[in-house]
Amino acid sequence: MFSTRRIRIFDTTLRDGEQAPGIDLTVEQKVRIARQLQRLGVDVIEAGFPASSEGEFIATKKILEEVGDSVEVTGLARANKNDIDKGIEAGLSSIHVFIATSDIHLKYKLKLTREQVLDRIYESVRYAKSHGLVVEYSPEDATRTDEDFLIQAVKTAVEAGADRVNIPDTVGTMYPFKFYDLIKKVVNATSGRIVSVHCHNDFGLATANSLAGVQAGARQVHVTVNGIGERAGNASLEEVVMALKKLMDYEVGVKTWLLYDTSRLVSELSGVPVPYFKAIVGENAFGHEAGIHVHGVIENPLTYEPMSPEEVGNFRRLALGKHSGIHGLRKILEEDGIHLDDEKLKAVLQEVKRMADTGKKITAEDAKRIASKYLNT
Ligand SMILES: CC(=O)SCCNC(=O)CCNC(=O)[C@H](O)C(C)(C)COP(=O)(O)OP(=O)(O)OC[C@H]1O[C@@H](n2cnc3c(N)ncnc32)[C@H](O)[C@@H]1OP(=O)(O)O
Ligand SMILES: CC(C)C(=O)C(=O)O
Repeated sequence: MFSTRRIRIFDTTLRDGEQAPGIDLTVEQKVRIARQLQRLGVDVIEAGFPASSEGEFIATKKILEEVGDSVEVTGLARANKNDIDKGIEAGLSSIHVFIATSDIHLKYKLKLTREQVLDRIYESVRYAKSHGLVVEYSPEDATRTDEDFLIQAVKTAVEAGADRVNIPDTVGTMYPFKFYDLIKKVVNATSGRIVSVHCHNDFGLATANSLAGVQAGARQVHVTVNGIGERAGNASLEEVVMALKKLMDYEVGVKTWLLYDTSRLVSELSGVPVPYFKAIVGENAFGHEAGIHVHGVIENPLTYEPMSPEEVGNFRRLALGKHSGIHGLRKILEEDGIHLDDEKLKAVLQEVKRMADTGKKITAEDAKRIASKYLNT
């Protein structure tokens, strides 16, 4: 049994992440990422959508064979027998069944009435349960669904035996206070089932909304590595995990020191670069050039860092430029065995700043070259 402070991490990099245009992973690549996710310590790996292609079906099977003994592996299925059967055929003992509940999806996409959708929820969840599967049900577009109908939908899933109910903010239209209120209502309607949240980043709020969901009682969060996914992406695994742990004092099973390597593996295999300023895993997440900051960080890194780079497997990078100060310059040169008195350091610093003012990017090599002129003077 998990404690009430323990939040489950449901990784959907290999399903919602891979759905993004331009990302098509081979079976081998998906298996490599799944192995890394298992090492990382996520609670659930959504391996893919087995009914969607032969490759997805094989990948799901292989991922199960590789890591299924030590982590829950699930797959996505529409609310129909065929998709659920494909999951069963692939060997899954856990399935993620979804069907939309918002009027716009019912009218234009599914062409079903609300009654018909409730029937589909009940029948599909029941069918999956009758095959002994762990079932998570998602009312797609939940956050644009009439609230009373949403509650009816999740209650129907629970009645049919769903083990977990996931609330997707499918097009990212929530903000934290509103999502908090909604998740509270869902938690109260689901008779103690695990409530999960799945947030998209269309307004840059996926992480914030996920945290609000947890604050309201959700005990599982759907995430993707580097936040890859449909449109502006999904809530990013590294942000959600570190915020839960460092800001909200929740427990997560993730080995945070593997976050950076996981991020780089997914970036390499998906072909999607990690933004320079990306929280936690970006190249600049622990970068400092400003003299006042570098001075603080040299004395005690917590002056300008909210966590240590080692905790997430990232690196501290001290840079030189027109904002540099003497303390940082001294540190960078001394790491290369160059020791200068304060006067000479000031002279080197002036040259560094003059160069940087011309727009040049200053490297440690530039500083060493300038410093060498003052070494024996
Ligand atoms: C929010 C999300 O991320 S949902 C997941 C979205 N992911 C994907 O679509 C990726 C994988 N998808 C695929 O490979 C294909 O779309 C398939 C195999 C699922 C279906 O392909 P096709 O049969 O060619 O249909 P197409 O994708 O054009 O349309 C979807 C069909 O599924 C139906 N459908 C959509 N969602 C659901 C659902 N949750 N439950 C039941 N039926 C659904 C639609 O009404 C439509 O049915 P229709 O063909 O009778 O009109
Ligand atoms: C299938 C569901 C959970 C989904 O991906 C979404 O609504 O974004």
